[in-house]
Amino acid sequence: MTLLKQIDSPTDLRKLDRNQLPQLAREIRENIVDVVSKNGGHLASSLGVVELTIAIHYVFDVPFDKVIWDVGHQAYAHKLLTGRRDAFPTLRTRGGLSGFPKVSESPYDAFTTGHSSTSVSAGYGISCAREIKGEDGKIISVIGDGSLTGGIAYEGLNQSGPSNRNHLVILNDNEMSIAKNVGALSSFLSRTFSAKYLQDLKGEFKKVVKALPKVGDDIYQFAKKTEESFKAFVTPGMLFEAFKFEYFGPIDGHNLEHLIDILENIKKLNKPVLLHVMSKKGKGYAPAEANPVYFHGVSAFEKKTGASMKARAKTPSYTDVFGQSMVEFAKTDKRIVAVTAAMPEGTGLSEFSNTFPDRFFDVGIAEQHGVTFAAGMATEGLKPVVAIYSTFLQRAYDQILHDVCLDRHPVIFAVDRGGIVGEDGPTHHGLFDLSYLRPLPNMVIMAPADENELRRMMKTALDHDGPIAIRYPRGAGEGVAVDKNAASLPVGRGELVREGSDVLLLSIGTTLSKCLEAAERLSAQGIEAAVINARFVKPLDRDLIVSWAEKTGHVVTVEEHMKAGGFGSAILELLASEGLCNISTALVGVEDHFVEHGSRDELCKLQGISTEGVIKTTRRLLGQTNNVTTLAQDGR
Ligand SMILES: Cc1ncc(C[n+]2csc(CCOP(=O)(O)OP(=O)(O)O)c2C)c(N)n1
Ligand SMILES: CC(=O)[C@@H](O)[C@H](O)COP(=O)(O)O
Ligand SMILES: [Mg+2]
Repeated sequence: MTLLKQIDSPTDLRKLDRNQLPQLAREIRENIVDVVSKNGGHLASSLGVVELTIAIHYVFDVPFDKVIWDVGHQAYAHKLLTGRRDAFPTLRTRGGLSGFPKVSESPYDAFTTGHSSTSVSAGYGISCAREIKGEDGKIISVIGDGSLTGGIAYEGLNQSGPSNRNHLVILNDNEMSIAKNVGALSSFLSRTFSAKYLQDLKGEFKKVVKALPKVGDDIYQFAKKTEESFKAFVTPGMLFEAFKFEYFGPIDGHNLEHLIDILENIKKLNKPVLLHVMSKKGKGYAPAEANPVYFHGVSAFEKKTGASMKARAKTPSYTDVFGQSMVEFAKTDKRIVAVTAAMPEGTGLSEFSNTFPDRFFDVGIAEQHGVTFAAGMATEGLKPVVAIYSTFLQRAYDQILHDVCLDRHPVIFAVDRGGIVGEDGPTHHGLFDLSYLRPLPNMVIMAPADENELRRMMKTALDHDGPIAIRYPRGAGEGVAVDKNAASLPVGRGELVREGSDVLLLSIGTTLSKCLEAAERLSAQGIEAAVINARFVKPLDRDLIVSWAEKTGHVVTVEEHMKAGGFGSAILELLASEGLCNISTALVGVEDHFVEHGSRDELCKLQGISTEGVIKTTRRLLGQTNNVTTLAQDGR
């Protein structure tokens, strides 16, 4: 029997001898590689914290003690050690384990995560609550060096440190975000403090002190004190000690003996402590160690070689078309600059960054800063293109409103992963963007029906003088050829794609193909549906939509988005403002609930955002079904 098989909870782990733990670490790694090679997932980050996870559960008593995994993409070993070993093969599949810590999944998950940099604030909140309730327990926030580029982490440190509460922050530093980590912090953390380097600096320092004018005892006292704490001044500890955390490290994140010893000592300290751990992303699996960027989040692969098992995509993704078009447009339009928040690969900007390094800005996990930074560049006549996933752009709402829209700065938002993203689940679906962007004055919102339209919308955005967003989904395009010379689109104009007299199907974005298929099948059932590709959520093509709504008398709106506040809501507002309340309407979209994880296709079908779902909703609207299911149940 393997060691992992004996562990149903951390209590079983604590029964093992220390010398058995390296074997356990090997088994955990094998298990993770095995499952992720089939299901896909966040491999490199999880492999990098196997020893740290064992040490935490060996020393602390979770769930009495609490551990909060920042982002949570590295929590696979934690899942294996906390009663989820047998369910682990279901990772990221529908109905199976989530790819992230999830409070509803396990009492060992103290806080649901997925978006980065929240662990310090949440941990501090828990430590305060414990104190108010008169309860003990160590609260542990585990945060990566990439996540430490997010401003909220400092807001948490700033409050937690001076409070002197029992809060342990473990900085897992692998010198990587998804890509290479960026900014002053990363170079500060990764400075190598060789003895010679310290000695040289110390020599320099002494020279400076000697050269200072002797104005009394004070300068001597000051200089002496400073020299004594010289090490603290030039090590990463300086930063955290300024936040009033006692700093330990850096220590080797793969040395179980050291990790356990230091955690046992830290356990006795009832105050804010920061432990700096150095680890290697992908540790123990050669392909992931060699290519941690690729193996950060990976689809199914061959275990032996690490080669991808994903069928080669027949068509480029929307992200590919965006990235390629950016490079092409930027060759002739010198105003274009690109901004990403730690996702150069994910947003398709890698080639742009290589071709135009001076016009490419990775701001780190700092969506708020990225948007305001872009607004600043726009004030000087540049055309910033801010490429951020829909779900992460939620972070920058006030910046979009206050710093971009208020003064109508021409910032282009490339809102990638709009819609259901699939296996990452509710923390990552981009289902709210239309609702949160729509109320903002001056904002134009587009969503392409296919990849050629994406290209045209990019041109439209570059020609437009004001804030403008293009929202497109994760994954492969429709297989439509991209015409590099295609013209831009008139702002606020949709297109009638199919005529029909019985009902109007109003589509936004990539649901168009589903609507067209539904229209064909409805026609075979004797229902003639007109289909409009709205293209713009804001401004809406009032004349086109109203005239066809009046002609047919029945409207079904279709979007891969929440119903609340989205495209369908915009159409209801339009019809109401035109006094057309006699037109019967139905909305296809997501009801008022979070969508769980699973494949994109199966989740879309479950939400009724499918050809079948459109047909059912249309038939019911027209009274052509005996089906008494409610709208919410429809298609699910
Ligand atoms: C707000 C937000 N922006 C972007 C991301 C995407 N993202 C997930 S993990 C990650 C890198 C995190 O780096 P680090 O914390 O160092 O963890 P590592 O993967 O190196 O273990 C990024 C950018 C996110 N989850 N949340
Ligand atoms: C953990 C995280 O937030 C990212 O790694 C995210 O999972 C990337 O998503 P994509 O796979 O869609 O790029
Ligand atoms: Mg990292």
